[in-house]
Amino acid sequence: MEKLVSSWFEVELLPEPYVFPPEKRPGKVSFPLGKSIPVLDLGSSNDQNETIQQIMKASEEFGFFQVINHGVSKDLIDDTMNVAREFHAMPAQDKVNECSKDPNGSCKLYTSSGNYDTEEVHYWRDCLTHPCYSLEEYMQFWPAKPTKYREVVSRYSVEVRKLGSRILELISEGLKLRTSYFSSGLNESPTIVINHYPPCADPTLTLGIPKHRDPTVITILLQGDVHGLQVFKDSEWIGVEPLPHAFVVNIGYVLQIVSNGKLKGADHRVMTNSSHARTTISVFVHPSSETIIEPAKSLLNASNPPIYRALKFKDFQNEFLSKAADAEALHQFISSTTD
Ligand SMILES: O=C(O)CCC(=O)C(=O)O
Ligand SMILES: [Fe+2]
Repeated sequence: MEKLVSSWFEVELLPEPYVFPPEKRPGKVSFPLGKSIPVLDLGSSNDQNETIQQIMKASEEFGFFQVINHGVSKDLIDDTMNVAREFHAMPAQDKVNECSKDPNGSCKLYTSSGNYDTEEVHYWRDCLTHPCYSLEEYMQFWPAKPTKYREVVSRYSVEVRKLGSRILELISEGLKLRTSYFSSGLNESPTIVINHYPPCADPTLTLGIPKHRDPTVITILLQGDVHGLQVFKDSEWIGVEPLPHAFVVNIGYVLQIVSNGKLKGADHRVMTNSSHARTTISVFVHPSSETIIEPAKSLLNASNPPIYRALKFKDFQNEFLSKAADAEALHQFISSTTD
């Protein structure tokens, strides 16, 4: 597993396969915060209707927002970030061993995009990912080192999943769907994604993750205290400011499809930096593989015909894995028309 960036990142020159083609290079390394993404207070004293309006506005304009006073304890957030950092700091062989417990491969450790042997350019990141629901089914395959990993990450998954359900209830009301619209198959298979981006000799030439949209209903990200995430809005990249203990929420392809395009998945990317390692923890709110993803029927009428076709989530996901870098091809695949 010497390919893991964390095993060799202290090189002085960026290896050639990590250098992006000029048009995809980030170039400047600043994080313009001019049009920062909305920060929403989910504290209980706030008016629920107003919160719904704020979420809808942020989701339509940016596809991204941050939430504070969200109910997940600061101690749990700190403990989870610490255990995630400790995992990526372990020797490579230990990491590989800890991710090899499931013969079906539900727990994965990979570097770059996961398609290392076939991709054109490598990304400056290592990634640990595994399902986080149900705990009974999957926790036995999670890393058992660091020793606190399972205890801390299981509590974190339960809390963040609750937060995700709450946000999705608010979004269902905002879309005028029944409140429980997302509470069965559509949020049944959440996955934890723990990315690690070591310091990088030349952040102008490479990326932790290039421009993409998530294959999720929503993504709930803990980005810690190091800059790196950027959102593409009005033809420019804007930085998402790290706020202590806040979660960054973004709309994924599945919600774009369910809302028939009213809410759009937002394009984003991850920059590296030369001085600080960056570890982030996402919960990908995913449908189960057999769930049908399609525009909600109650939203459709003669003036709002379906612009996306119905698909099993697993078929969408397979296409996403092979076409994530080709947004136009993926768009064709999910569209209701084939022109
Ligand atoms: O690490 C981040 O800030 C974002 C990660 C991300 O976009 C992803 O895992 O899809
Ligand atoms: Fe993403």
